[in-house]
Amino acid sequence: MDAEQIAAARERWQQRYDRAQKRDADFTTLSGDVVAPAYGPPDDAGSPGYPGFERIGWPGEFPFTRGLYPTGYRGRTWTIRQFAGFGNAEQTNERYRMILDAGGGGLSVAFDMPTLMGRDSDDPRSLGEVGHCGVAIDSAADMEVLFRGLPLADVTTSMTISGPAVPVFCMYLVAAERQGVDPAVLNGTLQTDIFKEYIAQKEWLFAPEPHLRLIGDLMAYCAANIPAYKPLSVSGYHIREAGSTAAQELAFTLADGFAYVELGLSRGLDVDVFAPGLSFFFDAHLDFFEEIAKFRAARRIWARRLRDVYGATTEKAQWLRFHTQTAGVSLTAQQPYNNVVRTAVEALSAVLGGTNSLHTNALDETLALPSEQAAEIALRTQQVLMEETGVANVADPLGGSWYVEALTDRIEAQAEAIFEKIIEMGAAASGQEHPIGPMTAGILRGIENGWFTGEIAEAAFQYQVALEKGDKRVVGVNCHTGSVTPPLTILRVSHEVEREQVRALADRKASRNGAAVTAGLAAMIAAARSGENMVPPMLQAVRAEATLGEICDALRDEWGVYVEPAGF
Ligand SMILES: C[C@H](C(=O)O)C(=O)SCCNC(=O)CCNC(=O)[C@H](O)C(C)(C)COP(=O)(O)OP(=O)(O)OC[C@H]1O[C@@H](n2cnc3c(N)ncnc32)[C@H](O)[C@@H]1OP(=O)(O)O
Repeated sequence: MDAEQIAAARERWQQRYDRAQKRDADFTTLSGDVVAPAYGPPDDAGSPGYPGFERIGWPGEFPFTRGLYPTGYRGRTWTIRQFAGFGNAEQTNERYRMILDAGGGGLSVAFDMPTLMGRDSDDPRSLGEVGHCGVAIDSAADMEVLFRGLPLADVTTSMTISGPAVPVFCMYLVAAERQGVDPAVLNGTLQTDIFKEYIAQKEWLFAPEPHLRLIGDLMAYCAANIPAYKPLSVSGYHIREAGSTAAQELAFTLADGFAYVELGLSRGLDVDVFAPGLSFFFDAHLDFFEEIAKFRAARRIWARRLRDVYGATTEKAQWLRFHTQTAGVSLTAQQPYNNVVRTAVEALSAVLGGTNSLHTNALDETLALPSEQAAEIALRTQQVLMEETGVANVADPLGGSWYVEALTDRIEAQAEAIFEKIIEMGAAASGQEHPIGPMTAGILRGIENGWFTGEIAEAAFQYQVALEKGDKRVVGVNCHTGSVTPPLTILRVSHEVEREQVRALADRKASRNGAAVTAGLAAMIAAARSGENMVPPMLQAVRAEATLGEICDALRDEWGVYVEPAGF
């Protein structure tokens, strides 16, 4: 771009900035100097211009490298969204109140392992796991207690659940109905992303195809009935935590996102209507600049492909909105107080990369679920960044840094090369067009032949070798190991929670209308066979207090379970 074009772009951005709503806040440095809302290259007549500036641009303009909004965080700060859940619905409800009272901006539900696997608390396979890594939810009644006193119309809630995402979503809708809230007004996020389960986290219920069928139904249902709700949070977090590089995290996740776009299109949905319902979830790891570059590249790649390949015409449909969580794997059991520092640095990279929502890990999360005190420090870490450091004053403050721009270009090129590889894998596998789309074909092939897991395992191995050689260093682990830190007091979930949950479930099963449950489940299976949208009959079963295990067992009976092919 020459100086004249840069000046014209600046003028365009300035006009949009002037028209936009801003927070009533102080936008000066600590020394009291006024700062501009965004900075760009010089555009006076004598300046040489900036080749390739159209790839960077101004905040709020295509390809959104510098963020989605002309105002950056001056319009609205990121959402402080702390992932939380343990024990039963009542205990978790209390933690949510603490989070909101302390200034949290949204809720984020962590479910226990039985719930994540679509099993009830009284299932023999659940023994010893109930309420341990998250909250136990067996039926709509638990969901009602989880959100008691928390107005679902006003607070955005994320639910981290993927295998049984749709029945859990139905329980959330029923909890809203029981609060007297019209589900159509709900705003929140459901994780749902099943591809990353096969690629990294390994919590699926069935083979990919029936999961995609359910996800397609969910996308169609939300696009038609709950316009603000985001039914998919396409997740790189688990891929990174399994050991991938930053470029793999970015590329595998965006490829998964493109496959969901193909799914929506294959169902005849309008991309401008359903694409705003796709959001993303990334890891913020320790390499500060690489992470910032990853977030900036993510927005640029997504906007380009959505416009140029999938035909999205509105800004909202081209936007990549994302939540970030600081890297759990970077936390150490040794000298755990240092984790506060790691988390703060990682959170800062997310903010400088323009995250829309953020979870900061607690210092004790490598040992157990966060204690109340550790959860408070984690939340305050975000508030220190937001309120004290001036980072919310200027949009994309690292834009134009030679280093950050070079890293952004590099990670983008690495991701593009991985997309090509995935598409090629799909084409080579079948030799004919896949009914959903070429990216989907490649992902399904890569899952089937273990390519994704192999790539991640190799990256994790290389990092481990570097760590063990001492080329990569971790304070308290392979260097600076002397310490006077006393052991932490950690949160323990009593096994009484499980006994109580099982008792409550037995009472609930005894007092509900069994015929209504049976009819709801039968209607759901009839829809599974006929091809009708499965959300309405599932809702009917959930309203009758069908349990998660009953719904998922009926589906497992219908579709079978999935066993991962062994790979060596
Ligand atoms: C590891 C762990 C595990 O597995 O165990 C996990 O997975 S934990 C996984 C936990 N996952 C999560 O917590 C996922 C969280 N995700 C989300 O909350 C969402 O999907 C999100 C990323 C889109 C963030 O949504 P949000 O509501 O917090 O924030 P948004 O960015 O959408 O902002 C809220 C509204 O404000 C508007 N808004 C925001 N900023 C501005 C601005 N500067 N000027 C004008 N308007 C603005 C937005 O357009 C939106 O309006 P409008 O709505 O009108 O557009």
